[in-house]
Amino acid sequence: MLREEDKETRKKKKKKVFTLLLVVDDENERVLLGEKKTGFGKGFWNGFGGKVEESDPTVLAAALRELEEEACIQALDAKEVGRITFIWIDEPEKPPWLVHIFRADTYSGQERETEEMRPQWFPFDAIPFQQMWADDQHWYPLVLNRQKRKNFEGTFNFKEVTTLVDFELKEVQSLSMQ
Ligand SMILES: COc1nc(N)nc2c1ncn2[C@H]1C[C@H](O)[C@@H](COP(=O)(O)OP(=O)(O)OP(=O)(O)O)O1
Repeated sequence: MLREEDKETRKKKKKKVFTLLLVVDDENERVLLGEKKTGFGKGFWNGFGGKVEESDPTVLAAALRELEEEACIQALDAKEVGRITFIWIDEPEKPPWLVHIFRADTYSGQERETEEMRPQWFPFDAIPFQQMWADDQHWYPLVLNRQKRKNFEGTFNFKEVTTLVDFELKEVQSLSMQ
């Protein structure tokens, strides 16, 4: 277990940056997820996303690129709604991961299975959290219920790759500078 001061030190280390985008159909109360077919998180349902590459002009551009690569659709109104830091507490050499979370309500194109992801719509009340990363059940409600229009920031500490040890999560008016 990391002591509080160690957690603070780890949080300040240079982070590896990722995106994660959820496509939401509010009218039909459903969200588009993809079953990851390869690599990190294989077998889990997740939003669409990946590493921010040096060639991506912005983090938003990276999020749109990943959605198109993984589900073959183009988000038209993606907006960043949250930022989560993942810390791998039993892997001291591994940098924290900063994941920028986006929500999109409209898109063009037709979602299609790709080499990386198998897309499927899930009703808000039937999201398969038992086959998802353990953090998701804590912050998905903040993305899906946007009535308060607040953003969120959090830190989730994992060990043995998939075991959630503890976390902090808060709603914020605006996302902090990173
Ligand atoms: C640890 O908990 C996590 N929870 C959730 N919901 N999502 C996570 C977690 N850890 C990572 N992720 C997300 C962040 C990214 O969207 C993907 C991982 O990206 P990936 O490794 O697939 O990145 P790519 O650039 O696509 O990689 P390759 O080109 O090497 O396939 O998971």
